[in-house]
Amino acid sequence: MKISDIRLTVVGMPRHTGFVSKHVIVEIEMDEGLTGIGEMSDFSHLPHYSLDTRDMKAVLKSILVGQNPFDITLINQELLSHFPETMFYYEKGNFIRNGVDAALHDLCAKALQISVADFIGGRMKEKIKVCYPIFRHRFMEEVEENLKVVRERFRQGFDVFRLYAGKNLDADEAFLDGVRTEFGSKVTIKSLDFSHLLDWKSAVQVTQRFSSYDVQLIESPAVQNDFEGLRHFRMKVDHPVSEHVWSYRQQYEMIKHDSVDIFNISPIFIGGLTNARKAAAAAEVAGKSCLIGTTQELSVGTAAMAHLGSSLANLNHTSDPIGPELYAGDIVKNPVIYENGYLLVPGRERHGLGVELDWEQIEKYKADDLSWGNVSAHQLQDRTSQARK
Ligand SMILES: O=C(O)C(=O)C[C@@H](O)[C@H](O)C(=O)O
Ligand SMILES: [Mg+2]
Ligand SMILES: [Mg+2]
Repeated sequence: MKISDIRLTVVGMPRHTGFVSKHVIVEIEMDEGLTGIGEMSDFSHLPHYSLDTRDMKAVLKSILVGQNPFDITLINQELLSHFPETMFYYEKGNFIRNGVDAALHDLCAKALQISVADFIGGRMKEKIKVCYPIFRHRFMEEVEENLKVVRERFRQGFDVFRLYAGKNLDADEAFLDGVRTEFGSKVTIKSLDFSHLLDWKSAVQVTQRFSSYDVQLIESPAVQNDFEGLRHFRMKVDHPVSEHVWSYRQQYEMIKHDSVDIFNISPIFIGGLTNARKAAAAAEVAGKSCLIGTTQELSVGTAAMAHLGSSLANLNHTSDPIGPELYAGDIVKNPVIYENGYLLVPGRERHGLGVELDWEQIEKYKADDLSWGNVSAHQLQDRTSQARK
């Protein structure tokens, strides 16, 4: 039982907003004829540089070929020595390790003829509550467009939303006001996500300004790695505070400083399902909650997160993976399913991640490489195709 080959395919997938995210589909082949699939999702984030996928493939080949795919811990150790953790949220090495680790899980679970959730500890739940994201307002005109998004998605069964906030406060407030007036208690705002753009004191001021709106939690209300700042924020406001986990050291510091209430854990930002399970276990040991975050994956990455969420004991907040609803297309024959605001976990009877690549679709969205084209820092921060300054 040995890995015989690895293939990487780049796709550029437009969102309904027009913004294009680039992803790499990973296929790992085993000598017995099975193939595991994974996804290195959404490389289209700052820092604004791109990786050479031919080079990446050569390195991954040298690490993987000849290995037993069940040696997941060993392989992860080796991957880590080539693509090390840094203390940065969008570190691309984590994305690379995540795609490989997912493909190994898919491959091993397929070899055992079980689902990934069963491979990583079994199922606590068959569906995961998720929320729909409202991207950051820069202009007042965007408020009406975003209220329209809430209207349309509410009709589809989504009743929880989250708001990226902090750039145009008047617009943020007009949006919150519009949602409250039109939907009242039928719609919940899960979070204001400041995405590390504000220092903790400014985040306190903004949170206080919006205190009359019913928001469940506040995310990333300090600059990256300001563990004391997060704690100061947490002590000043009543809301629970969530922060993404992007390295073990960073999670350790957040536990040590008692900086947060909720760890936002997504395989992409911590380098795979294996690491995400460790981060969730660390949260559990520290008496903290979890939610599953997102970079906005396609169906392969989202299925991996559904299996992860299914297996966790301390997933007790609304989660974020909603990529397949945001993108104009997908790369599988059987996309993940959303029902009444829940992401359904692919069934036990489906082996591996439970999704199958659709090469017709992949051909349609295939890209030569991860190059950027003409995108601005604003577009990258705010996930919009809106080029206006
Ligand atoms: O909670 C977050 O933070 C995100 O969801 C980050 C987003 O920027 C996401 O990665 C996206 O691409 O929309
Ligand atoms: Mg966030
Ligand atoms: Mg993303």
